Amino acid sequence: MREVAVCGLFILLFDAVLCLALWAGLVILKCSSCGGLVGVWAFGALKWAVLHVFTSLLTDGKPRVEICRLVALLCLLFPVFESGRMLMAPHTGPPTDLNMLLLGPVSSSLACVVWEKVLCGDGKMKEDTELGTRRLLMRMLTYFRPDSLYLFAAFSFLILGVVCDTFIPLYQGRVIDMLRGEVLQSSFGYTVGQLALLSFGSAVFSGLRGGTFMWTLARLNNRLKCLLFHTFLQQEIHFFEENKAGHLSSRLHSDVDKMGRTVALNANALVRSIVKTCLMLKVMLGLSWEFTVLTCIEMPLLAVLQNRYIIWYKELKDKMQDCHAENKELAFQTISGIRTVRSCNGEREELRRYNEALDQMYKVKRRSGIYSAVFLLVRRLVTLGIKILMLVRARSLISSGHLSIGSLMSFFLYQKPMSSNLQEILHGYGDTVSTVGVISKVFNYLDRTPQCQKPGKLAPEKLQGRVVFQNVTFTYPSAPQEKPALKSVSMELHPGKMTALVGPSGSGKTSCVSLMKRLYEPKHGQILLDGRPLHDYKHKYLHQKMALVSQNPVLFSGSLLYNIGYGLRDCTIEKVKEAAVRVNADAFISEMENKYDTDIGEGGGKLSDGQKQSIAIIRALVREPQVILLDEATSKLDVEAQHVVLQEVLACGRTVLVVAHQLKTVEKADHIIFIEEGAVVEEGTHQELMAKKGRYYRLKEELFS
Ligand SMILES: Nc1ncnc2c1ncn2[C@@H]1O[C@H](COP(=O)(O)OP(=O)(O)OP(=O)(O)O)[C@@H](O)[C@H]1O
Repeated sequence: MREVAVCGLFILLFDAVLCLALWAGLVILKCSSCGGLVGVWAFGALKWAVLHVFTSLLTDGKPRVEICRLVALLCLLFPVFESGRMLMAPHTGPPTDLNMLLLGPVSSSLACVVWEKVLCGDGKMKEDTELGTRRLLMRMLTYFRPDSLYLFAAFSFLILGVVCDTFIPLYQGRVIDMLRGEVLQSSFGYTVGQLALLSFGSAVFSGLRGGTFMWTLARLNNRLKCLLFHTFLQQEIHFFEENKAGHLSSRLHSDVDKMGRTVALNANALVRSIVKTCLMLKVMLGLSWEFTVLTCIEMPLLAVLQNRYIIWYKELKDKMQDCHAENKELAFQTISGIRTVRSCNGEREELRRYNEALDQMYKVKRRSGIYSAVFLLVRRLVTLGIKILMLVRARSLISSGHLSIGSLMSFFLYQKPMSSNLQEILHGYGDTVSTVGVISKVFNYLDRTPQCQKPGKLAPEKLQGRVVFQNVTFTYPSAPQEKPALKSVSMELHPGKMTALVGPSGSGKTSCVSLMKRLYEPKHGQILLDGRPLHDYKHKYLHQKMALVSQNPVLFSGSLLYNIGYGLRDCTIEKVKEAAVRVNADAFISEMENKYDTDIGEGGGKLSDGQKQSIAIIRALVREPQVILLDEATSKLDVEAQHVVLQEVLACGRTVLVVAHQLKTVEKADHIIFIEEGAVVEEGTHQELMAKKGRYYRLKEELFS
């Protein structure tokens, strides 16, 4: 900061020298004018070029943004001031006295200090944040590109509406003066007609503007949600382990809605308010420059207040979003796991946790309410003070005949919208900036590259179904790297044969199945299907040809038919019925009221666990897979049903992998692989392993005893 101050000081000195040179030149050459407005702007441009070179020399070509702002102010302030003055009083020449020339550097330095220290806070961090914010907002705007035409229409309606809006108070004032007999009465009808036309235009264009914006916003929301949902679906399983479903759902719905709404509505409000403010300023200056100045004093005061408030509000808003997502997640978790909650008598605990989360949210909201109340109070007091000053001044202006009642009325009609315009500009900006956190979270998800290998293009017509594990080592991404779930596992599943994976809990059986379904990628080694790595196969082909049925299959709300044919395009009711008959499930389905169209409730809640497993087996069979992975898939079926299912899956020369704790099922396998602590310890047929009297034998003995 010291560097900036020193550099700023040098620039100010240099600028003062340049101004003195100009002043001396004008005095020596006895010029009463420096070339009018053109001369002033030319001097400003020349000064900018010279100061730019000077600044570059001073900072080795890397000037800080604060310095650039100071230089811009130094060069622009005087020409802008002169232009304004010429517009107001075109017949007076530019001042050549020293005071006026020094006014520029002094006011620029003051403005810079106020801006950098009071409004912007300090430092590089702010600069980086500003840059990041700008980049995010620019990127957000690119998502509006497909709606450019609608946006153009919306902004056109907006500008037309604002123009009509702005002139209404002026005409109202004129009508009041006419009613008081201060202006010629003949044009009364004409003026009222103009007023009516402006009001009508304002109503029509405002309606069109609102509708078009809403429509565009709805389109943007749909596009963004679709894009984000697509990105979620592409992510690897670990992503869903790290990010809770409630959080992701909140991002997808509330956050996308919020970012679209904030950016679109604030852009709308910003443009509307800026256009309106400029037009109003012009009309107000025409009515009374003194009142306009008084109104303008209100602006910087409100700006400082608003800036402080935005900083606090942003902080609280982030906290509120987090609390909101947490509450949602908590409620979702409890409601979706209501059976466990009920059976473990966890209602009180869940209520306590939810209450605590709500309490947290309440505290944040209470703080936000207090800040908002204080801010509103101070703002109102500032506005009230200015209003009193204006009324005092109005009294003397009216009594001296410099102001008519109609003009005063018009002015008051402008004053309120003028302050609300400014508040809208500041609020719009602040609100957009405070939504940057939400926008950046959504963009982070959109930019996330899935950490899994892309599927290949292989989809052979004929698949044998030989699966080979070659020295597969695997660690779950969320587990410590020194604790692999599988350690150099090598095994083979043969077509037409049933292989059983046996081992104690946590030995790595499900991990093998998950790797075969490519839910995770091995850390070392590879898994081959008919001699080709799994990732060479097409995603759809692989999952159709290699079907998995797990112990607790996930079913969706909807009909039985929907669940069985889920993800398949060519699934006919005949095909489903045929598969159901083959696994003896048709009987219980036929007994249901709507048969295959029966709604099974959320997560299949209206079905028994055994029925859910039957549905999952039918779902696998209609895919006509060549490899079937049964991870405790028949554990809830009766013995006869288990037998039928095993017979059916073994038909057609399929490769079958069975993960089971029930050794009765395992005994029937052609090949048994015993896995312990992530490593294959022994393998063979049931007889071979029993004769060997190793781990498999001991496990069977333990179960028997
Ligand atoms: N998603 C996960 N993240 C981290 N670690 C996991 C995950 N799933 C399983 N594990 C760990 O990996 C190891 C092997 O688990 P796996 O589910 O493969 O065992 P399993 O033999 O199928 O057990 P079970 O017979 O009880 O189903 C265990 O130590 C387990 O704690």
